[in-house]
Amino acid sequence: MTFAIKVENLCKQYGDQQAVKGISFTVEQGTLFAFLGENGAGKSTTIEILCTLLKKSSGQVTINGFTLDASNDNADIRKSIGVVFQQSLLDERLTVRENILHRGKTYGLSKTQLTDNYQFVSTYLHLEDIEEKKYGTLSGGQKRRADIARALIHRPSILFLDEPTTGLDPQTRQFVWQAIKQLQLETNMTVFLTTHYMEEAAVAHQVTVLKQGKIVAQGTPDALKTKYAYDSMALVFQNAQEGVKFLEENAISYTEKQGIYTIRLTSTLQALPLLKKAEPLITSFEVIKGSMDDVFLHIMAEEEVA
Ligand SMILES: Nc1ncnc2c1ncn2[C@@H]1O[C@H](COP(=O)(O)OP(=O)(O)OP(=O)(O)O)[C@@H](O)[C@H]1O
Repeated sequence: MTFAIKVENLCKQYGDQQAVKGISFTVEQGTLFAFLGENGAGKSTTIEILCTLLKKSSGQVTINGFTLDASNDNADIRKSIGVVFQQSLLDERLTVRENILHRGKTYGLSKTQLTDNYQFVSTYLHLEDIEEKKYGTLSGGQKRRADIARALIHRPSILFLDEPTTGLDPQTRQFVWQAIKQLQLETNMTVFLTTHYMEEAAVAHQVTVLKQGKIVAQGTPDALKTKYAYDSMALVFQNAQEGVKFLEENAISYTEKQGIYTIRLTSTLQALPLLKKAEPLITSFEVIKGSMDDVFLHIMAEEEVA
């Protein structure tokens, strides 16, 4: 297994406050890694350290085989990564194309490399309709596409994205997210992402959850769902009294809210025999898959970390 990122016992102290408290994790090359946590958990601090923008207090970080070294500018790491932060770095007065080409030149790309790489980013980020527009005149979603394109112009092998879709309307969010996913899958790029949208985390290869500067859960979305979420079925009975009698006779525990009876399942398949039995009594039902939202809420509701 080849690791794109390896973090061991990373700590960051701001004055008296310990924002990151000895975290360790690895990110396999060519995977989508989701880094989750509530506000103030330490996500941005960690991502800024990995991107060489902030000095760590202690711990070991290896990016693309290069060791992060507080005593130099980590140029090898910088060349091998692309970064998109929440605040844009593009020049409002330049067009999207000018901005991106200018960025490419700072990496010393040849004319041919610049043309080829521009073509590459343009295809994935759908720049055709915005490339001649001034960055300052673009909508939020268009800006995001340009920001990501700028981060990719030197064809890095790791892309860091800090909440790439926050603040976008659902349709634009979907569009930007599709572009990220397609890029990751088709080019085998490593994508390190922080997000508050659980449907984005649900398609990651690996999820790590941070709370108060410590890792409180990690695993694949499926493994986390198995541990922290559960499937359920909601039933509406023709006659509530008969419904309750049915549930009690079959020793099925339930909760009830506004005439909807919810049963916890061990898997969605468990719904089938139950539905067969309950069919004459019910007017409607819904089988609900455990989600990453449940995982996140469950982890966050657990008591304070030590
Ligand atoms: N420059 C700084 N000086 C002092 N404290 C800081 C600084 N930057 C962050 N912190 C503190 O460190 C903790 C972690 O902040 P950080 O921004 O890394 O969290 P986050 O998980 O990225 O939150 P969000 O989701 O809101 O972006 C917070 O308590 C924050 O107040």
